Parts: sequence; C-alpha cells; structure tokens
Amino acid sequence: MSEFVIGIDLGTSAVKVLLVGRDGRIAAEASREYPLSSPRPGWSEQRPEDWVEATLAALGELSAAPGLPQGWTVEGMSFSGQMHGLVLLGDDLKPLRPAILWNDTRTTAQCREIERILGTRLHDITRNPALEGFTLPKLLWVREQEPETFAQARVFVLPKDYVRLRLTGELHMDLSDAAGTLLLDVPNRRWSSEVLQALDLGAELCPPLVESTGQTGTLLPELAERTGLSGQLRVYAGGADNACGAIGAGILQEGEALCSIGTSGVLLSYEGEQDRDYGGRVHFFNHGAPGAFYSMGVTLGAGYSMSWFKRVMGGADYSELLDGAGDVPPGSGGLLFAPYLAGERTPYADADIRGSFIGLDGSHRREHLARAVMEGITFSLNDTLTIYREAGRDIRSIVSIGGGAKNPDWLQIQADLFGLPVTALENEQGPGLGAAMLAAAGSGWFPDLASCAAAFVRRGRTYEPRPEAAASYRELYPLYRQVYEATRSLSAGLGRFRAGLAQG
Ligand SMILES: Nc1ncnc2c1ncn2[C@@H]1O[C@H](COP(=O)(O)OP(=O)(O)O)[C@@H](O)[C@H]1O
Ligand SMILES: O=C(CO)[C@@H](O)[C@H](O)COP(=O)(O)O
Repeated sequence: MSEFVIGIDLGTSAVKVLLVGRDGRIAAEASREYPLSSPRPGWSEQRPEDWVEATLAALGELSAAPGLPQGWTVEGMSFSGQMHGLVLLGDDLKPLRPAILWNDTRTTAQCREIERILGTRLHDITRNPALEGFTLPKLLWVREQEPETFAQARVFVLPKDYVRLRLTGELHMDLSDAAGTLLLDVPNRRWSSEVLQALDLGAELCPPLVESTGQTGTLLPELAERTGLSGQLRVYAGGADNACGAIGAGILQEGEALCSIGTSGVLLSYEGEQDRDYGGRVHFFNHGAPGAFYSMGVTLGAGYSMSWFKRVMGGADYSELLDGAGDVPPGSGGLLFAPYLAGERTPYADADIRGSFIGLDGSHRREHLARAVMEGITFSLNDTLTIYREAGRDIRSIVSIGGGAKNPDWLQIQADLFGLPVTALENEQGPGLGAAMLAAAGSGWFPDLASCAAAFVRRGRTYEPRPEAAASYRELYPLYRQVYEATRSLSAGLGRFRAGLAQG
C-alpha cells in the first residue's frame, strides 16, 4: 500500500499542492494562481474565496494525477501560508471584506498609535516592532476606517487558517502564524491580554491556538468527494510560510540559517532560546517545531523586483533574462540596484522608500542590469546578515531556497556577497515540503521534525565564496548602504507623483 501526505502552500501569487511519499519524494504536484488587487497605491488585497476555490481545484488535479500507484492513500494534510494577512469573519464565519495582505502598507498611522500606547511593552511581549505588514495594525485600520464592518466582526484568522476552516469546518490558528499578528505573547505562546486590553480589543476576536503539528479536524465529506480525496483525511494545523520554508530546508537546530527568495526575501536564523534579543531589528517568531523560535529580516521586494524586471524587459523567461549576467564581474560595471519597489522592512521599516538604479552608464547592457538586480536583492538580504553579525550571532553557512536558488549565478552571488558557503536543495519544493513534513510528523510517521527532515530533505550543491569576488563585495556593500539615506528624501518628494499609478 502506498501512503502519502499532502502539503498545501498558500502563497501570494498561487497555491501549490504536493503529494509526498514516506521517503520524501514528490509523487505529484499541482498549482493554481489567483489575482492580487491593489485598489490604491500601497494597498494589497485578495479574495479569500479565490484561495479556497484555487486550493480545491489544485487538490482535484493532484488526486487525478496520472501514474499514482494502485490503492494509494493520504494519511494527512497540512498547510504553509503567506503570513500576516487579515481575514475578518462575521458570525457566520464568512469574510466581511477582502483580506488585507502582508505587503499592504496602508497602516503607518496605526503603527505609530500602537507604539504610543504600548511603548517598550510591545517588544517585551510580542518580541517584534509595529510594522505595516503585521496583522494588528490592519485590525485597527478596519476599526477606524470601516467601523460598520468592524462592528460585525466575530473573529479574525490568517490566510491559510481560513482555507483550513473551509476545508474542515474548524476554527484554529497555529502559533508560528499567530506570532506574526503582534497580538501573541511569543515567549509564553498565548494571546496577550495586555496588548488586547491596551488597544481595547476583545479576546474573542482571537481564534484558538494550536501547535503546527496539531490535528485540526478532518476534510469535510462533500469536499473529499469533490477533490477525489478520502473522507476522514486528517488535517494538521500547518505554519507560517517562513517557518515551513525553514522546516522544508531542514533548518531545525542552532547555527542554521536560510535565505529564501519568494515575492519577499527572507534571511532567517533558527533560535533555540526565547531570550535572544536583537532589539527589534529583526522579527522573532515561534517556529513550527514545538518550543523553538526563529528570527528573520525581510526584504519586501525580492522576487517581486525580479518579476518586475522581467516584465519591463518584455517578459522573457528567467534563463534568457539572466543569461550572461554571471560573466559580468561583481559590481555590474558600476551599477547598483536598490530593491525598494514596494518600500522596505529590514533594516529600514520604511513604507515610502522606493527603488533605484544608481550609476547607469551608456555602455550598460541588459546583463549588467540583470546582475545589478540580483546583487541589489542580495545586498538587501545582507543587511539582515549584518544585523546578526553585529549581534554576535555566529552564522557559518546558509541554505538557499526560492526563486533566487533556481539560478546558479545568483547562488554564486549569494555565496560571494554573504561571504559564506551557500547550499541549494535537490529538487527544492519551498514551504510546501515543510507543510507536508508537518503532516508527516503529525500523522506519526516520524517522532519529530528533525527525523522527518533526515528522511525528506536532500541538500544539493554548495557554492563556496570566491575570495576575489567576496573582496569586491566587501568594497561595494558600504556604497549600497549609502543608497537608502541618499534616496530617502527623493522618494518622499516623488511620492505624490506616484499617486495615480496603476499598480503592477
Ligand atoms: N529561474 C529564476 N531565476 C531567478 N528568479 C526567479 C526564477 N524563478 C522565479 N524567480 C523569482 O522568484 C520568485 C518566485 O517566488 P515563489 O516562491 O514562487 O513566490 P511566492 O511564494 O512568493 O508567490 C518570483 O518573484 C521570481 O521573480
Ligand atoms: O511578510 C512576510 C513575512 O513576514 C512574507 O514572507 C509573507 O509571509 C509572504 O511571503 P512570500 O509570498 O514572499 O512567500
């Protein structure tokens, strides 16, 4: 009998589902895209119903995949989800408005209000600063700007929790995702009554908390029939996409770090101790591995900048777009790119800063620009590595996943620029594999996630830093660091001219 688990990765642009065997091999996969709407500059919304329909369609395709063995069964299913998005539900547990996503930056005023009211207690309790992307400021925005909607709100959930609710009929949120709401007492792993009371929010707005490997019901019979999956299919809570990315890359002990380039980019470090303090300069969240934590810095426009570059260059595929960029020496012929196309989070927490190419020369060709985009995104991730180094954190190697790991030249740039060995995964599946691992551990296939990782995660080639290139990047990085301050007031001055832009 062939047994599988399913990992569902509810991303920003698409949902991807994986059918994974006991040996960690992918037997089938399917995905469905959904739209993102930006009714005003800086706003970013999606329809929760689109996630549900896309997930069901992808699951239907998965179960009908050709070549699956006779008598195959699914032991469990779990989720990875884009973080922070506010899904506000009424009494009937239906969404009251479109979800406000992680990359929506409308809530600067609410962040300042949270800081004013909570002061240093915010960091003491939640271990994080008030940032536009997090969920709490979005809740306050709806209360202020759409009071009739807020008055009908019974509870809020995060994107993957809503899909799970619709698949099982059960309401839950896992700790790793709850950590990104700014309402969780992160070290003590419970909703913070102090934060809720200070902001005059009712505790009933927060759903019941569970571990990422906790069972959260079974697939509803009518959906089992619709998707071709068995009824009684056990569903496990799942985790935040970055926690699942870490699990899927085997980042499960001290000293291990991850570079993940999706729409956003993340540099993440496993944290075994709850007390490690970076003074709020990086995020500090609960891991999907019970009792553990991770810290990370976020580049808002990582893969997003690369997709933008591909679009403006006429939509060639990535291999064509980046062809020849590996032959351009570090520094891209005197060209710097700052990837602040959607504002920035780490290290600047600035929703208004915008991107730039600095140093354009008449001799630059497409491959110089392409390399500068890869370098600029990597410089921004290096800002987080610099915070770790300044805090005395000893990071010795990095596992790289996501779009940035699909291109060997980009992997070499990462190794040279970080000055560390960078390892790619064989047949990398991103956070979806982490979600499948949560289902595998939840189902009892393995005693813990580390033993599951030993069976599922296959590390591939390691790129070593080349001394000469690394020396060039050490010289270039202080120049990149100047770009933010040098373009800040320019970005602010240009702000009102962006107001009428149709959003990409
Ligand atoms: N072959 C490639 N080379 C370079 N960048 C790529 C490649 N493929 C995808 N990308 C970039 O990586 C990102 C892919 O991220 P993905 O993990 O699919 O996104 P998300 O989960 O955020 O929706 C895209 O934004 C794209 O710009
Ligand atoms: O906001 C964050 C993390 O704090 C993002 O990482 C989101 O969780 C969405 O990620 P991707 O769509 O880039 O995977």
